[in-house]
Amino acid sequence: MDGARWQDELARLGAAFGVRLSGDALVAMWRHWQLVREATGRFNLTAVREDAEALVRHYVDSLVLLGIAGPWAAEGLLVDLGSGAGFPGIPLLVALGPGWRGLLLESQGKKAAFLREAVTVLGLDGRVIVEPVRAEEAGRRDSWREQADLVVARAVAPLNVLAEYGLPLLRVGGRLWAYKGPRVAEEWEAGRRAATVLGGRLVGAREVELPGGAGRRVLVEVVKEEPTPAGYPRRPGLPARRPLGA
Ligand SMILES: C[S@@+](CC[C@H](N)C(=O)[O-])C[C@H]1O[C@@H](n2cnc3c(N)ncnc32)[C@H](O)[C@@H]1O
Repeated sequence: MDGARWQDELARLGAAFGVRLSGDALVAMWRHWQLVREATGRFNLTAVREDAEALVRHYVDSLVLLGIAGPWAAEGLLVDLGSGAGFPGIPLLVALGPGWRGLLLESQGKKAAFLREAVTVLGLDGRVIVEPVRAEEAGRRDSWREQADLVVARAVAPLNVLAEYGLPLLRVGGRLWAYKGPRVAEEWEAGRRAATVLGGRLVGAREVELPGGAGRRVLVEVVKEEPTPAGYPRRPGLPARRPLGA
């Protein structure tokens, strides 16, 4: 698929989900996909190879949140936990516009290096920071703790573990959106208990059918209602080994 057609198709599908994308945003997403596709030949960043499949499974999927939630403020801080090749963080930041700053957390060094390169090529240097650290470490640093307006994560961990990764980073009033699948019901109770311990509350879930048979996305909303107690997140690895609320 050529770049112009890919961008037209992304604009059309975005609009169908209530997401309006500027010309600059569409160009940036196409460039990002070129970088991902090229890097995938060198190491394993994504299983997706085809332009059309990436358009839906990576870009539309990342962006549907903007259509189902909001209204979105003109500025804020977004954290993407376990960003991998940059999903959903990079499409969201590009679409939200220059008022939004970003923190992409990715514990694997190679992927973090890719993200840094992508941020530079896309001209996002001034507003997006890549930290090659685990979410548990970032959540204990004063510079990032209780700062974010929005935390997102796709394909990283069960809800209760995500709650411990994400809630410490959110300011009171901020929201964690977990990109989940139809089986999230199995994670619900443990996630709810964990969120409560961490100053959060599971608000609910929104379901979206992705186009082209790409499956159903379930977006789970967690709101931060009180500061997270000082002992959380626990040391790296512990949230996944001894999950809260299990
Ligand atoms: C399956 S990949 C998903 C990547 C991307 N979110 C996506 O949906 O395409 C999960 C990523 O999360 C990262 N990860 C897992 N646990 C993490 C943690 N505690 N802190 C930071 N990154 C983490 C892994 O290194 C991996 O790149």
